[in-house]
Amino acid sequence: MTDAIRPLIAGNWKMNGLKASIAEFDAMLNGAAEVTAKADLLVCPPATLVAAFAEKARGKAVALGAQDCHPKASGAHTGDIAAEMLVDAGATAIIVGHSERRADHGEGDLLVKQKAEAAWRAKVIAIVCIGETQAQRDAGQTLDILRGQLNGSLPDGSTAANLVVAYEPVWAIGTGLTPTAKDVEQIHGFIRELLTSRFKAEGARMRILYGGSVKPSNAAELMVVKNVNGALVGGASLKAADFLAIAKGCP
Ligand SMILES: O=C(CO)COP(=O)(O)O
Repeated sequence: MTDAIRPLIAGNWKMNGLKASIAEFDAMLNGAAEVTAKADLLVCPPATLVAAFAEKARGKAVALGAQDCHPKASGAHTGDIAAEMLVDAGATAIIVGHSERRADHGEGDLLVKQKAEAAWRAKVIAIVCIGETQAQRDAGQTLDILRGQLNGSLPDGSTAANLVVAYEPVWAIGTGLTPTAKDVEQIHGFIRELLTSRFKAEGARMRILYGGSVKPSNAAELMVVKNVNGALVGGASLKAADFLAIAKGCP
């Protein structure tokens, strides 16, 4: 963990959650005060729940985010949601370029970059996800893939205040597998070098989250790794106790 950077623990609920989930979210809100000394908390529920959760979270130590946005602000795009709409509903950050969107919807780096710019246009933070697949890892291409995704997905003008990078190895998502702390250190160090070389002092202060099977049982080990500035948590973010325990794992 880089000392000066305050960790962010972000929960990505993916396509999970109904109105009844507000009870679990309430439990998160109730426990949040205990962990705010350690980390900022962000929950990204499905778009249908952002407004209701944001209403509940008012004045509490949990911010709301969204999982995707359309690059445009409005128009004839049936089924899509603009960053401005998500912000209107209460989102303060938008995840873009998650590997599930890259895979399920064929999203490429250019579109991801446009979505990050859409988040900025709506005056919120873009959380840009990058990560290699198992096949790319096996072929020894991890660093090349990450370099390409970072170069292509991060807009010029990225700063520590408007952009967060999330490194999520695709093979670690939802599998229970995680890279070793040593591997995470090497990859986050590589990402940091690229960010610093392109964005100078801003790149040195940008948060780099680790994501992929983060659980209460491995959070403490992962969160102390150099250049790990928090986590993007999937499955474990659906349970208040687990999500808060992960935040407690921050040094
Ligand atoms: O994809 C992820 C978060 O965006 C990680 O998901 P899991 O924590 O369920 O592995």
